[in-house]
Amino acid sequence: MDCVDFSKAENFPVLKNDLILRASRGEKIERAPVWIMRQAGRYLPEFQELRKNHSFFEICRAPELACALTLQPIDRYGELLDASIIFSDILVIPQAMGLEVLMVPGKGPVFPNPLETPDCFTRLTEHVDVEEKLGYVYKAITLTRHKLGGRVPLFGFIGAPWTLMAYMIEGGGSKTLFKAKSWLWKYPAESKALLQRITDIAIEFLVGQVKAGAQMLQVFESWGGELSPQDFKEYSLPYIRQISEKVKERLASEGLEVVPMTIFAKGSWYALSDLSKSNYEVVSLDWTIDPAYARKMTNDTVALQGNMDPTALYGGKDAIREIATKMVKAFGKDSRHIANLGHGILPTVDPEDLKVYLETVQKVSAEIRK
Ligand SMILES: Cc1c2[nH]c(c1CCC(=O)O)Cc1[nH]c(c(CCC(=O)O)c1C)Cc1[nH]c(c(CCC(=O)O)c1C)Cc1[nH]c(c(C)c1CCC(=O)O)C2
Repeated sequence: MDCVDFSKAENFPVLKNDLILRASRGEKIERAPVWIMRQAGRYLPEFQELRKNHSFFEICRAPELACALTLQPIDRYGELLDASIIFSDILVIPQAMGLEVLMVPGKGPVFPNPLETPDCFTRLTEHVDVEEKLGYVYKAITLTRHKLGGRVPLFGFIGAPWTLMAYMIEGGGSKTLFKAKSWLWKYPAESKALLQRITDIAIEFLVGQVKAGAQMLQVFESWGGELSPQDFKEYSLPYIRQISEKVKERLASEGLEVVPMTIFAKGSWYALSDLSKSNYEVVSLDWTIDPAYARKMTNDTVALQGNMDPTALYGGKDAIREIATKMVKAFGKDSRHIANLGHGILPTVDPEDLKVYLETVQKVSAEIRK
């Protein structure tokens, strides 16, 4: 009998469903692949069950638990999902840099001691050993690749530098981001120094995730839409570009597979053209963007991901079918389309309603390609 060591990133099971990889690369697809941001999350009773006994970051740091949660939606929905995403969080990078982050139920992430002024840089670790600090994510990825049995590809991910900087200064969620944004006006040079520090770690971390077994990568710029187009060009885009360019260079030079990358800059509709020229194969859209507009602005050079309004999953099964059908048709049959929601699934959605969405997308996107 073969003895595969599940702790090693080798002898992974053969991939049986490569639809999302083909869509990302602009190859022919028989239907749109579909997955859901936050698919391993609180809307699933099996998630709530496991979460009862463990804190959020305890799960992130325990590869067996992170793997179990990653597999929950894949086990539940079977062939209705075309990708998995490792259970973790974008805030593990600020933690690796030396900041404490708590996940408070009902409130979300909280930094007890956020950065107040650039003087606080003394509290950040000077040289972060990414392997030592975040090796638990690598272990979770490797284990999950084995346990997936090749059913679907596995995404690794990070938060983009501006979004992480904003959390590190705001200390949690915020309506206006006035603390983080005031840094851009008061301390532009120090802001860029911080963004660069995060970028360097992000590059290292993404390369490590691929080494561990990640087959696609997504970069979440969740607070992109809080920046003006001008400020986005100055404080977000250059770092997003460095990440894709350097990750791909590093992967190629280390003889690793140069995996497809997705950028999701929520709210940054004005940046679609720039994002399509940033060395990402996939540009992810929130629900406020019309697919035809996105196709035009990206000049048909990238695959588009998205973008049903997550709250449409509260509309009842008939409405879900109708809205999902319209969305799939709006992306069109010839375009490279990866179906998803326009942001993460909300915690109180009925898992059976999500099933209707997944079924509709698969059915309609196959029909229009016949
Ligand atoms: C901004 C952001 C965060 N984390 C993430 C983002 C970017 C995406 C986005 O814009 O939503 C990304 C993320 N967070 C999580 C994943 C895991 C994989 C997956 O998508 O299934 C991913 C990819 C798990 C999670 N991350 C979190 C949960 C819920 C935590 C819990 O169980 O209490 C999960 C499953 C918590 C989290 N983590 C974060 C917030 C703001 C919150 C609380 C908000 C909320 O309650 O939804 C930071």
